[in-house]
Amino acid sequence: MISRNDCIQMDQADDLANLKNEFSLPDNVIYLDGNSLGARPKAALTRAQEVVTQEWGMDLIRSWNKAGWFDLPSRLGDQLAPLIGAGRDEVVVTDSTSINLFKALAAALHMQAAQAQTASRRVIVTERSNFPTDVYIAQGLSRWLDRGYHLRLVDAPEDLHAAIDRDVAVVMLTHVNYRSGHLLDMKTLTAHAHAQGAMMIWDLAHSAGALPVALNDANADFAVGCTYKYLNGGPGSPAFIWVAPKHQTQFSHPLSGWWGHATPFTMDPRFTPDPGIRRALCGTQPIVSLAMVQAGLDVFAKTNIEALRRKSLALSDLFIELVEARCAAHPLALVTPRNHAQRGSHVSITHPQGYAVMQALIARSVIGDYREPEIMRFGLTPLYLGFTDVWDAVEVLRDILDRQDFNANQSRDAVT
Ligand SMILES: Cc1ncc(COP(=O)(O)O)c(C=O)c1O
Ligand SMILES: Nc1ccccc1C(=O)C[C@H](N)C(=O)O
Repeated sequence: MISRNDCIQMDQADDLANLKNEFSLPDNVIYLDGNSLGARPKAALTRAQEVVTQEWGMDLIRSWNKAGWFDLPSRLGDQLAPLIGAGRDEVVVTDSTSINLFKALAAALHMQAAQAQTASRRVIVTERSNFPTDVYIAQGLSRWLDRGYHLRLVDAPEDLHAAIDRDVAVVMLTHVNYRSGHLLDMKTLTAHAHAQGAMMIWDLAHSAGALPVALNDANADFAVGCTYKYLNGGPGSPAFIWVAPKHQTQFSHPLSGWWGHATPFTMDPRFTPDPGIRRALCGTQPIVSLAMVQAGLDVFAKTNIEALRRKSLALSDLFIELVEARCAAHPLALVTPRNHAQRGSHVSITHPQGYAVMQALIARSVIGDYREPEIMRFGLTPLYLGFTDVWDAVEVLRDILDRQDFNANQSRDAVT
Protein backbone atom coordinates (compact mmCIF):
# COMPACT_ATOMS: atom_id res chain seq x y z
CA MET A 1 0.00 0.00 0.00
CA ILE A 2 1.13 3.53 -0.73
CA SER A 3 2.69 5.25 2.27
CA ARG A 4 2.83 8.91 3.17
CA ASN A 5 6.51 8.84 2.24
CA ASP A 6 5.63 7.58 -1.21
CA CYS A 7 3.29 10.57 -1.54
CA ILE A 8 6.04 12.96 -0.46
CA GLN A 9 8.24 11.49 -3.19
CA MET A 10 5.47 11.80 -5.75
CA ASP A 11 5.14 15.48 -4.84
CA GLN A 12 8.89 15.94 -5.21
CA ALA A 13 8.78 14.41 -8.67
CA ASP A 14 5.72 16.43 -9.71
CA ASP A 15 6.45 19.08 -12.36
CA LEU A 16 3.21 20.86 -11.52
CA ALA A 17 3.87 21.14 -7.77
CA ASN A 18 5.13 24.73 -8.09
CA LEU A 19 1.79 25.95 -9.41
CA LYS A 20 0.51 25.89 -5.85
CA ASN A 21 2.61 29.02 -5.29
CA GLU A 22 0.32 30.90 -7.65
CA PHE A 23 -2.48 30.58 -5.09
CA SER A 24 -3.16 31.97 -1.68
CA LEU A 25 -4.54 29.25 0.57
CA PRO A 26 -4.64 29.24 4.36
CA ASP A 27 -1.94 27.15 6.05
CA ASN A 28 -3.08 23.73 7.18
CA VAL A 29 -6.21 23.72 5.07
CA ILE A 30 -6.59 20.87 2.59
CA TYR A 31 -8.91 22.36 0.03
CA LEU A 32 -11.00 19.76 -1.76
CA ASP A 33 -13.70 22.09 -3.07
CA GLY A 34 -12.20 23.67 -6.17
CA ASN A 35 -15.10 22.06 -8.02
CA SER A 36 -17.43 24.53 -6.31
CA LEU A 37 -15.29 27.61 -5.62
CA GLY A 38 -11.72 27.69 -6.87
CA ALA A 39 -8.92 29.02 -4.66
CA ARG A 40 -7.72 32.61 -4.98
CA PRO A 41 -4.84 33.26 -7.35
CA LYS A 42 -2.36 35.54 -5.60
CA ALA A 43 -2.52 37.86 -8.60
CA ALA A 44 -6.24 38.46 -8.01
CA LEU A 45 -5.48 40.76 -5.10
CA THR A 46 -3.06 42.96 -7.06
CA ARG A 47 -5.46 43.00 -9.98
CA ALA A 48 -8.40 43.95 -7.73
CA GLN A 49 -6.36 46.76 -6.20
CA GLU A 50 -5.42 48.05 -9.63
CA VAL A 51 -9.00 47.95 -10.91
CA VAL A 52 -10.45 49.59 -7.84
CA THR A 53 -7.82 52.22 -7.09
CA GLN A 54 -6.43 53.14 -10.51
CA GLU A 55 -9.00 52.17 -13.12
CA TRP A 56 -12.11 53.04 -11.16
CA GLY A 57 -10.66 55.47 -8.60
CA MET A 58 -8.41 57.56 -10.85
CA ASP A 59 -9.41 56.95 -14.44
CA LEU A 60 -13.13 56.76 -13.74
CA ILE A 61 -15.36 56.58 -16.83
CA ARG A 62 -12.32 56.75 -19.11
CA SER A 63 -11.51 53.16 -18.15
CA TRP A 64 -14.24 51.75 -20.40
CA ASN A 65 -11.85 52.63 -23.23
CA LYS A 66 -8.46 53.18 -21.61
CA ALA A 67 -8.46 50.03 -19.47
CA GLY A 68 -10.39 48.05 -22.07
CA TRP A 69 -13.36 47.39 -19.79
CA PHE A 70 -15.79 47.38 -22.68
CA ASP A 71 -13.86 44.68 -24.54
CA LEU A 72 -13.17 42.57 -21.47
CA PRO A 73 -15.89 39.92 -22.16
CA SER A 74 -14.34 39.22 -25.59
CA ARG A 75 -10.70 39.45 -24.45
CA LEU A 76 -11.30 36.98 -21.64
CA GLY A 77 -13.31 34.79 -24.00
CA ASP A 78 -10.32 34.61 -26.36
CA GLN A 79 -8.02 33.78 -23.44
CA LEU A 80 -10.36 31.02 -22.26
CA ALA A 81 -11.06 29.58 -25.73
CA PRO A 82 -8.04 27.21 -26.01
CA LEU A 83 -9.00 25.53 -22.73
CA ILE A 84 -12.31 24.43 -24.22
CA GLY A 85 -11.19 23.68 -27.77
CA ALA A 86 -12.63 26.88 -29.20
CA GLY A 87 -11.12 29.56 -31.41
CA ARG A 88 -10.87 33.34 -31.30
CA ASP A 89 -14.10 35.35 -31.49
CA GLU A 90 -16.14 32.34 -30.42
CA VAL A 91 -16.46 32.89 -26.64
CA VAL A 92 -17.49 35.74 -24.34
CA VAL A 93 -17.21 35.82 -20.57
CA THR A 94 -20.43 37.33 -19.32
CA ASP A 95 -23.50 36.88 -17.12
CA SER A 96 -24.12 33.68 -15.18
CA THR A 97 -24.20 30.09 -16.38
CA SER A 98 -27.97 29.99 -15.82
CA ILE A 99 -28.50 33.09 -17.95
CA ASN A 100 -26.15 31.91 -20.69
CA LEU A 101 -27.94 28.59 -20.79
CA PHE A 102 -31.21 30.44 -21.21
CA LYS A 103 -29.76 32.31 -24.20
CA ALA A 104 -28.26 29.19 -25.78
CA LEU A 105 -31.41 27.13 -25.34
CA ALA A 106 -33.64 29.93 -26.64
CA ALA A 107 -31.38 30.34 -29.69
CA ALA A 108 -31.27 26.59 -30.36
CA LEU A 109 -35.06 26.19 -30.11
CA HIS A 110 -35.50 29.19 -32.37
CA MET A 111 -33.13 27.75 -34.98
CA GLN A 112 -34.84 24.37 -34.89
CA ALA A 113 -38.28 26.00 -35.23
CA ALA A 114 -37.08 27.81 -38.35
CA GLN A 115 -36.25 24.60 -40.22
CA ALA A 116 -38.98 22.61 -41.91
CA GLN A 117 -37.56 19.21 -40.87
CA THR A 118 -37.32 20.08 -37.16
CA ALA A 119 -40.01 22.73 -36.66
CA SER A 120 -42.51 20.36 -35.06
CA ARG A 121 -40.06 18.89 -32.53
CA ARG A 122 -40.89 19.67 -28.91
CA VAL A 123 -38.55 17.53 -26.79
CA ILE A 124 -35.52 18.81 -24.86
CA VAL A 125 -33.32 16.01 -23.52
CA THR A 126 -31.25 16.27 -20.37
CA GLU A 127 -30.32 14.12 -17.38
CA ARG A 128 -32.59 14.02 -14.34
CA SER A 129 -29.43 14.32 -12.24
CA ASN A 130 -28.24 17.42 -14.09
CA PHE A 131 -27.50 20.43 -11.89
CA PRO A 132 -30.99 21.73 -11.02
CA THR A 133 -30.53 25.20 -12.50
CA ASP A 134 -30.11 23.65 -15.96
CA VAL A 135 -33.36 21.74 -15.58
CA TYR A 136 -35.16 24.76 -14.12
CA ILE A 137 -34.03 27.06 -16.91
CA ALA A 138 -35.29 24.63 -19.53
CA GLN A 139 -38.60 24.24 -17.67
CA GLY A 140 -38.93 28.00 -17.26
CA LEU A 141 -38.20 28.75 -20.90
CA SER A 142 -40.53 25.99 -22.12
CA ARG A 143 -43.34 27.29 -19.94
CA TRP A 144 -42.73 30.84 -21.10
CA LEU A 145 -42.69 29.94 -24.79
CA ASP A 146 -45.96 28.04 -24.30
CA ARG A 147 -45.54 26.02 -27.50
CA GLY A 148 -45.52 22.55 -26.00
CA TYR A 149 -41.77 22.21 -25.36
CA HIS A 150 -41.06 19.72 -22.60
CA LEU A 151 -38.16 17.93 -20.99
CA ARG A 152 -37.27 14.28 -21.40
CA LEU A 153 -35.31 13.55 -18.21
CA VAL A 154 -32.94 10.63 -18.61
CA ASP A 155 -32.04 8.54 -15.56
CA ALA A 156 -28.69 7.02 -16.48
CA PRO A 157 -25.89 8.07 -18.83
CA GLU A 158 -26.15 4.78 -20.71
CA ASP A 159 -29.80 5.58 -21.54
CA LEU A 160 -28.96 8.89 -23.24
CA HIS A 161 -28.35 7.41 -26.64
CA ALA A 162 -31.79 5.83 -26.91
CA ALA A 163 -33.49 8.93 -25.49
CA ILE A 164 -32.09 11.12 -28.26
CA ASP A 165 -34.42 10.29 -31.14
CA ARG A 166 -36.10 12.14 -33.97
CA ASP A 167 -38.56 13.92 -31.65
CA VAL A 168 -35.76 15.82 -29.99
CA ALA A 169 -35.16 19.48 -30.78
CA VAL A 170 -32.29 20.12 -28.39
CA VAL A 171 -30.00 18.00 -26.22
CA MET A 172 -28.66 19.91 -23.25
CA LEU A 173 -26.10 18.03 -21.18
CA THR A 174 -23.55 18.77 -18.51
CA HIS A 175 -20.20 17.31 -19.50
CA VAL A 176 -19.21 16.32 -15.95
CA ASN A 177 -22.12 15.60 -13.60
CA TYR A 178 -21.94 17.84 -10.51
CA ARG A 179 -23.02 15.03 -8.22
CA SER A 180 -21.49 11.81 -9.54
CA GLY A 181 -18.45 13.27 -11.29
CA HIS A 182 -19.42 11.18 -14.33
CA LEU A 183 -17.83 12.50 -17.56
CA LEU A 184 -19.88 12.10 -20.73
CA ASP A 185 -18.42 11.37 -24.16
CA MET A 186 -18.90 14.73 -25.85
CA LYS A 187 -17.95 13.69 -29.34
CA THR A 188 -20.07 10.57 -29.55
CA LEU A 189 -23.16 12.15 -28.00
CA THR A 190 -22.89 15.25 -30.16
CA ALA A 191 -22.56 13.12 -33.30
CA HIS A 192 -25.57 11.06 -32.27
CA ALA A 193 -27.68 14.17 -31.52
CA HIS A 194 -26.80 15.58 -34.94
CA ALA A 195 -27.57 12.29 -36.67
CA GLN A 196 -31.04 12.56 -35.14
CA GLY A 197 -31.39 16.17 -36.27
CA ALA A 198 -31.08 17.64 -32.74
CA MET A 199 -28.86 20.52 -31.64
CA MET A 200 -26.34 20.04 -28.84
CA ILE A 201 -25.65 22.34 -25.89
CA TRP A 202 -22.92 21.49 -23.39
CA ASP A 203 -22.63 22.86 -19.84
CA LEU A 204 -18.92 22.85 -18.99
CA ALA A 205 -19.26 24.07 -15.38
CA HIS A 206 -17.28 21.09 -14.07
CA SER A 207 -14.98 20.57 -17.04
CA ALA A 208 -13.58 23.97 -18.08
CA GLY A 209 -10.11 24.16 -16.53
CA ALA A 210 -10.43 20.62 -15.17
CA LEU A 211 -9.85 18.54 -18.28
CA PRO A 212 -9.27 19.03 -22.00
CA VAL A 213 -12.45 19.97 -23.82
CA ALA A 214 -12.68 19.98 -27.61
CA LEU A 215 -15.84 21.82 -28.63
CA ASN A 216 -14.95 22.45 -32.26
CA ASP A 217 -13.51 19.00 -32.72
CA ALA A 218 -16.73 17.51 -31.30
CA ASN A 219 -18.70 19.75 -33.66
CA ALA A 220 -20.89 20.96 -30.76
CA ASP A 221 -23.37 23.79 -31.32
CA PHE A 222 -23.30 25.81 -28.09
CA ALA A 223 -21.62 25.66 -24.70
CA VAL A 224 -21.80 27.50 -21.40
CA GLY A 225 -19.88 27.18 -18.17
CA CYS A 226 -18.71 29.02 -15.12
CA THR A 227 -15.39 30.58 -14.20
CA TYR A 228 -15.56 30.37 -10.41
CA LYS A 229 -14.79 26.65 -10.11
CA TYR A 230 -11.72 25.19 -11.86
CA LEU A 231 -10.93 28.50 -13.56
CA ASN A 232 -10.52 30.25 -10.19
CA GLY A 233 -12.25 33.51 -11.14
CA GLY A 234 -13.67 34.20 -7.66
CA PRO A 235 -17.10 33.90 -6.03
CA GLY A 236 -19.84 34.62 -8.55
CA SER A 237 -17.40 35.60 -11.30
CA PRO A 238 -19.10 35.86 -14.71
CA ALA A 239 -19.66 32.72 -16.75
CA PHE A 240 -19.00 32.08 -20.44
CA ILE A 241 -20.88 31.21 -23.57
CA TRP A 242 -19.52 29.67 -26.76
CA VAL A 243 -21.35 29.67 -30.08
CA ALA A 244 -20.02 27.49 -32.90
CA PRO A 245 -18.70 29.73 -35.70
CA LYS A 246 -21.18 28.23 -38.16
CA HIS A 247 -24.12 29.39 -36.02
CA GLN A 248 -22.97 32.86 -35.10
CA THR A 249 -24.96 34.77 -37.71
CA GLN A 250 -28.19 32.92 -36.82
CA PHE A 251 -27.65 33.08 -33.07
CA SER A 252 -30.61 35.01 -31.79
CA HIS A 253 -31.75 35.11 -28.14
CA PRO A 254 -34.43 37.11 -26.34
CA LEU A 255 -32.08 39.01 -23.97
CA SER A 256 -31.14 41.40 -26.75
CA GLY A 257 -29.64 44.13 -24.62
CA TRP A 258 -27.50 46.97 -25.84
CA TRP A 259 -24.15 45.21 -25.29
CA GLY A 260 -25.19 42.72 -27.97
CA HIS A 261 -25.84 45.49 -30.49
CA ALA A 262 -23.56 45.89 -33.51
CA THR A 263 -22.98 49.56 -32.67
CA PRO A 264 -24.15 50.17 -29.09
CA PHE A 265 -23.19 53.83 -29.06
CA THR A 266 -25.26 54.80 -32.07
CA MET A 267 -28.14 54.47 -29.60
CA ASP A 268 -30.36 53.21 -32.38
CA PRO A 269 -33.90 52.32 -31.22
CA ARG A 270 -33.76 49.27 -33.54
CA PHE A 271 -31.76 46.27 -32.38
CA THR A 272 -29.15 45.15 -34.88
CA PRO A 273 -27.12 42.26 -33.42
CA ASP A 274 -23.34 42.32 -33.46
CA PRO A 275 -22.19 40.20 -36.42
CA GLY A 276 -20.10 37.98 -34.15
CA ILE A 277 -20.02 36.48 -30.67
CA ARG A 278 -20.74 39.79 -28.92
CA ARG A 279 -24.38 39.32 -29.87
CA ALA A 280 -24.43 36.86 -26.95
CA LEU A 281 -23.91 39.77 -24.54
CA CYS A 282 -26.82 41.49 -22.84
CA GLY A 283 -25.88 44.47 -20.66
CA THR A 284 -23.22 46.05 -18.47
CA GLN A 285 -20.91 43.58 -16.76
CA PRO A 286 -19.60 43.59 -13.15
CA ILE A 287 -16.14 44.79 -14.14
CA VAL A 288 -14.40 44.25 -10.80
CA SER A 289 -15.52 40.64 -10.71
CA LEU A 290 -14.90 40.14 -14.41
CA ALA A 291 -11.35 41.45 -14.07
CA MET A 292 -10.58 38.70 -11.53
CA VAL A 293 -11.23 36.06 -14.19
CA GLN A 294 -8.02 37.10 -15.89
CA ALA A 295 -5.99 36.28 -12.80
CA GLY A 296 -7.50 32.80 -12.87
CA LEU A 297 -6.88 32.29 -16.58
CA ASP A 298 -3.31 33.61 -16.44
CA VAL A 299 -2.31 30.62 -14.30
CA PHE A 300 -3.17 28.26 -17.16
CA ALA A 301 -0.60 29.98 -19.37
CA LYS A 302 2.07 28.51 -17.06
CA THR A 303 1.04 24.92 -17.68
CA ASN A 304 -1.12 22.89 -20.03
CA ILE A 305 -4.45 21.20 -19.61
CA GLU A 306 -3.21 17.75 -20.67
CA ALA A 307 -0.63 17.73 -17.86
CA LEU A 308 -3.27 18.98 -15.42
CA ARG A 309 -5.61 16.20 -16.48
CA ARG A 310 -2.92 13.54 -15.95
CA LYS A 311 -2.28 14.83 -12.43
CA SER A 312 -5.99 15.16 -11.66
CA LEU A 313 -6.54 11.50 -12.54
CA ALA A 314 -3.49 10.44 -10.54
CA LEU A 315 -4.83 12.38 -7.53
CA SER A 316 -8.32 10.91 -7.81
CA ASP A 317 -6.94 7.38 -8.35
CA LEU A 318 -4.86 7.81 -5.21
CA PHE A 319 -7.81 9.19 -3.25
CA ILE A 320 -10.05 6.28 -4.25
CA GLU A 321 -7.34 3.71 -3.51
CA LEU A 322 -6.57 5.16 -0.07
CA VAL A 323 -10.20 5.55 0.96
CA GLU A 324 -10.96 1.98 -0.05
CA ALA A 325 -7.91 0.62 1.74
CA ARG A 326 -7.98 2.72 4.90
CA CYS A 327 -11.72 3.20 5.45
CA ALA A 328 -12.81 -0.29 4.38
CA ALA A 329 -14.64 -0.93 7.65
CA HIS A 330 -17.10 1.89 7.06
CA PRO A 331 -20.30 2.15 5.01
CA LEU A 332 -18.82 4.19 2.17
CA ALA A 333 -19.72 3.72 -1.47
CA LEU A 334 -17.96 5.17 -4.48
CA VAL A 335 -20.33 7.00 -6.84
CA THR A 336 -17.77 8.29 -9.33
CA PRO A 337 -16.77 5.99 -12.20
CA ARG A 338 -13.40 4.26 -11.87
CA ASN A 339 -12.92 4.37 -15.61
CA HIS A 340 -10.76 7.40 -16.48
CA ALA A 341 -12.72 8.08 -19.65
CA GLN A 342 -15.82 8.59 -17.50
CA ARG A 343 -14.34 10.54 -14.59
CA GLY A 344 -14.18 14.30 -14.11
CA SER A 345 -11.99 15.94 -11.48
CA HIS A 346 -13.96 15.23 -8.32
CA VAL A 347 -14.73 12.06 -6.43
CA SER A 348 -18.10 11.48 -4.78
CA ILE A 349 -18.58 9.02 -1.98
CA THR A 350 -21.74 8.23 -0.06
CA HIS A 351 -22.04 7.67 3.67
CA PRO A 352 -25.39 7.40 5.52
CA GLN A 353 -24.24 10.35 7.65
CA GLY A 354 -22.54 12.14 4.76
CA TYR A 355 -23.46 15.64 5.85
CA ALA A 356 -22.28 15.11 9.43
CA VAL A 357 -19.04 13.46 8.31
CA MET A 358 -18.34 16.32 5.91
CA GLN A 359 -18.92 18.87 8.68
CA ALA A 360 -16.47 16.96 10.87
CA LEU A 361 -13.91 17.01 8.06
CA ILE A 362 -14.38 20.74 7.55
CA ALA A 363 -13.97 21.32 11.31
CA ARG A 364 -10.56 19.67 10.88
CA SER A 365 -9.71 21.86 7.88
CA VAL A 366 -10.31 19.24 5.20
CA ILE A 367 -12.79 21.14 3.07
CA GLY A 368 -15.11 19.35 0.68
CA ASP A 369 -18.88 19.63 0.37
CA TYR A 370 -22.10 17.67 0.55
CA ARG A 371 -24.87 17.04 -1.96
CA GLU A 372 -28.10 15.16 -1.53
CA PRO A 373 -28.50 12.26 -1.16
CA GLU A 374 -25.71 11.26 1.25
CA ILE A 375 -22.91 12.39 -1.07
CA MET A 376 -19.60 13.75 0.12
CA ARG A 377 -17.79 15.47 -2.77
CA PHE A 378 -14.04 15.80 -2.89
CA GLY A 379 -12.58 18.03 -5.60
CA LEU A 380 -9.08 17.00 -6.70
CA THR A 381 -7.70 20.17 -8.19
CA PRO A 382 -4.24 19.59 -9.67
CA LEU A 383 -3.26 23.27 -9.67
CA TYR A 384 -2.94 23.49 -5.92
CA LEU A 385 -3.20 19.97 -4.46
CA GLY A 386 -0.43 17.48 -3.91
CA PHE A 387 -0.33 13.75 -3.31
CA THR A 388 0.55 14.23 0.36
CA ASP A 389 -2.52 16.44 0.76
CA VAL A 390 -4.62 13.54 -0.50
CA TRP A 391 -2.93 11.15 1.93
CA ASP A 392 -3.48 13.54 4.84
CA ALA A 393 -7.11 14.16 3.92
CA VAL A 394 -7.87 10.43 3.85
CA GLU A 395 -6.11 10.03 7.20
CA VAL A 396 -8.43 12.64 8.75
CA LEU A 397 -11.43 10.90 7.18
CA ARG A 398 -10.28 7.54 8.55
CA ASP A 399 -9.82 8.98 12.01
CA ILE A 400 -13.27 10.62 12.03
CA LEU A 401 -14.94 7.40 10.88
CA ASP A 402 -12.96 5.09 13.19
CA ARG A 403 -13.74 7.22 16.22
CA GLN A 404 -17.30 8.05 15.04
CA ASP A 405 -16.26 11.63 15.65
CA PHE A 406 -19.20 13.32 13.94
CA ASN A 407 -22.50 14.69 15.14
CA ALA A 408 -25.34 12.68 13.61
CA ASN A 409 -27.81 15.41 14.65
CA GLN A 410 -25.87 18.13 12.92
CA SER A 411 -28.15 20.97 11.81
CA ARG A 412 -27.88 22.01 8.16
CA ASP A 413 -26.38 25.29 7.00
CA ALA A 414 -28.03 27.08 4.06
CA VAL A 415 -25.15 26.10 1.78
CA THR A 416 -24.05 22.50 2.18
C1 LIG B 1 -23.61 22.16 -14.08
C2 LIG B 1 -23.84 23.49 -13.45
N1 LIG B 1 -24.50 24.45 -14.13
C3 LIG B 1 -24.70 25.65 -13.57
C4 LIG B 1 -24.25 25.95 -12.31
C5 LIG B 1 -24.48 27.27 -11.68
O1 LIG B 1 -25.03 28.25 -12.41
P1 LIG B 1 -25.02 29.72 -11.87
O2 LIG B 1 -23.59 30.18 -11.81
O3 LIG B 1 -25.85 30.43 -12.83
O4 LIG B 1 -25.58 29.72 -10.48
C6 LIG B 1 -23.56 24.99 -11.58
C7 LIG B 1 -23.06 25.26 -10.21
O5 LIG B 1 -23.38 26.19 -9.54
C8 LIG B 1 -23.37 23.73 -12.16
O6 LIG B 1 -22.74 22.79 -11.48
N1 LIG C 1 -22.41 28.70 -7.18
C1 LIG C 1 -22.53 28.27 -5.92
C2 LIG C 1 -22.93 29.13 -4.91
C3 LIG C 1 -23.06 28.70 -3.61
C4 LIG C 1 -22.78 27.38 -3.32
C5 LIG C 1 -22.39 26.52 -4.29
C6 LIG C 1 -22.29 26.93 -5.60
C7 LIG C 1 -21.93 26.02 -6.68
O1 LIG C 1 -21.31 26.40 -7.61
C8 LIG C 1 -22.39 24.65 -6.58
C9 LIG C 1 -21.89 23.80 -7.69
N2 LIG C 1 -22.39 24.15 -9.00
C10 LIG C 1 -22.18 22.34 -7.49
O2 LIG C 1 -21.70 21.57 -8.32
O3 LIG C 1 -22.81 21.94 -6.55
